[in-house]
Amino acid sequence: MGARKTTHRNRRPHAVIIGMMGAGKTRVGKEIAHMIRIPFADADIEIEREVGMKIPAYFEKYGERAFRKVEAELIADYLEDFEGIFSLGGGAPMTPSTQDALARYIDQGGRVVYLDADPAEAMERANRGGGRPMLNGDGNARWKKLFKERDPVFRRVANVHVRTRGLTPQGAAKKVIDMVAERTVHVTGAAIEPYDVAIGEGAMNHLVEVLGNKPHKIALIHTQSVQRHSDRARALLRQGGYEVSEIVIPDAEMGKTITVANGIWERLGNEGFTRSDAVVGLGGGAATDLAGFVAATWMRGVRYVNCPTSLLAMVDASTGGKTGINTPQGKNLVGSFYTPAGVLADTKTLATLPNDIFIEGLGEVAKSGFIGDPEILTILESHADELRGFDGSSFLGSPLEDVVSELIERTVTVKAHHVSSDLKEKGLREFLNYGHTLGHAIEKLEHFRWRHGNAVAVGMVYAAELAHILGYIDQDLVDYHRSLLSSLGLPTSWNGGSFEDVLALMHRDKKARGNQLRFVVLDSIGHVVHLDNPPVDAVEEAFRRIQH
Ligand SMILES: NC(=O)c1ccc[n+]([C@@H]2O[C@H](COP(=O)([O-])OP(=O)(O)OC[C@H]3O[C@@H](n4cnc5c(N)ncnc54)[C@H](O)[C@@H]3O)[C@@H](O)[C@H]2O)c1
Ligand SMILES: O=C(O)C(=O)C[C@@H](O)[C@H](O)[C@H](O)COP(=O)(O)O
Repeated sequence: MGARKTTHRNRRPHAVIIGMMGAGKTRVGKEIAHMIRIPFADADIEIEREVGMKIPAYFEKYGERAFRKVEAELIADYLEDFEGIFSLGGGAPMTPSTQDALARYIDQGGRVVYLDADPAEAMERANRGGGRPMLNGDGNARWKKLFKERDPVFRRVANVHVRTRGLTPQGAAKKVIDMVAERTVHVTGAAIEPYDVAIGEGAMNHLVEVLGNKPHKIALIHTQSVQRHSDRARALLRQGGYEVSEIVIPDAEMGKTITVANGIWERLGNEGFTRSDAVVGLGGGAATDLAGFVAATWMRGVRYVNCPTSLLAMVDASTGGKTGINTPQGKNLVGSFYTPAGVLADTKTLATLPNDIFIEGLGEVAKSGFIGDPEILTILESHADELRGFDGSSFLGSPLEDVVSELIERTVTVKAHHVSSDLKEKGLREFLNYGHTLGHAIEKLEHFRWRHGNAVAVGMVYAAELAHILGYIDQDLVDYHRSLLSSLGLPTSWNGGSFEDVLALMHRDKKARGNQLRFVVLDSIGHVVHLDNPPVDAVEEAFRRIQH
């Protein structure tokens, strides 16, 4: 029967499309299948083939109940044994057994796409040509009634919601393809209002959905270097009906200052931002840290969404709610724990990311591998050459994009795990600071000319040396730090300052307690321990070993 086969049991649709009659499920479904070169099946056509008659005739002869039974059985079979794009009839998701089958399919990683079209267009298309028993009589009134019943069910049973208003069938198909390929990490925990990190090409399209309908004004905070991406965000925000105040901040660490924050508070005040308005932070980690800090402090906290555009911001800075600014005394010394409403890591933005800034981000990726997910290290090792050679202009659609998306998903998952039970960093979350005790000191002593991820890379080698000197790990693991990080193009040594200067800054690290230094070190890959008040000669000897 059709494309259905019954021999292999581990097959399942690439995506299942549901939606109202006339939404374009068949047209868009065929387009998607054509674009990604996989089969397409339409449940209604397969039913007609199976029962040997047209659906209106079947309805007339046996009634809706009999039709729904045949339909549910056929859908259950296809969900277990069809590899392609599968579109369902408009009423199919209303059958409880089909809802259960779709839930099982989603549990196994499936994507049920609600194709949400413009109602006027869908109604017009559905009534065109007749042949729809559910619309007999006053077609428009019937469609509207069905929409009222079905829309809440579609929203509940689908895990991908695609609005197609204003899009051509090709445009809608491309949107579905991007959204189906998207990865999501859910961040939750006792003190956290849950939110999602969406990762993929087109993730920024969720902006309006995540901001919701309460805000009227949006402060879109970004640096000049990502103007092209903020133009896109601004267009999406305006389409969503918000009033947008674009706020361009100085680049990188120059943006993470009290002067910049104060300038933004003044603007928000002058422009009448209220507590129901919101902030969008778009850019590298410095921009998202600053935007989050402004959101946390304006009127004691307004909604904010991060749109990270550097690898480092995607894997680390944009998630977890650490917001803040630097002071003349050191890195991130002022700030607050303030959770975003959502994070949209749109991989399209990586197309403009310079190679050195991409590589820097790999420092935090490797950190997550060392502290929590050894598979990350395996992926980094296997793709070191391609990662080191990252070129934004040929990145989108390349095999590397999938590798990078997986690294982002895994790294964010490690972060979400540490944040979920310890938002305010009382213990477990400190493990995310692996490599940062020395790393932040280097950044400060280099007047922030050293990039954060590079400083953290050296800081991890330092932490590994310290752990080795104190007997936590063997020399092989120290050597592995050096070989992996340098294979990615990251630095593993530093000779830009004295031990006395470094020590003084490490005493100002937020993990320090009183006069006691506090590090996090590995005792094996994936297992981190606190190291309180280590002997100063070990601290100095480890420093000597990371110098040239
Ligand atoms: N809050 C947290 O949990 C957390 C975690 C890790 C790092 N951080 C902070 O993040 C910052 C480092 O982030 P970063 O590495 O992204 O540095 P960054 O923000 O300084 O960005 C690096 C440079 O790349 C540019 N850039 C970013 N995206 C671009 C794009 N798509 N195309 C072209 N240029 C682009 C930026 O404008 C900047 O010039 C540090 O301040 C660090 O302390 C915070
Ligand atoms: O989220 C955390 O917790 C981290 O420590 C993540 C770090 O990678 C990040 O650099 C963070 O900004 C460091 O914060 P700080 O508290 O050491 O300033």
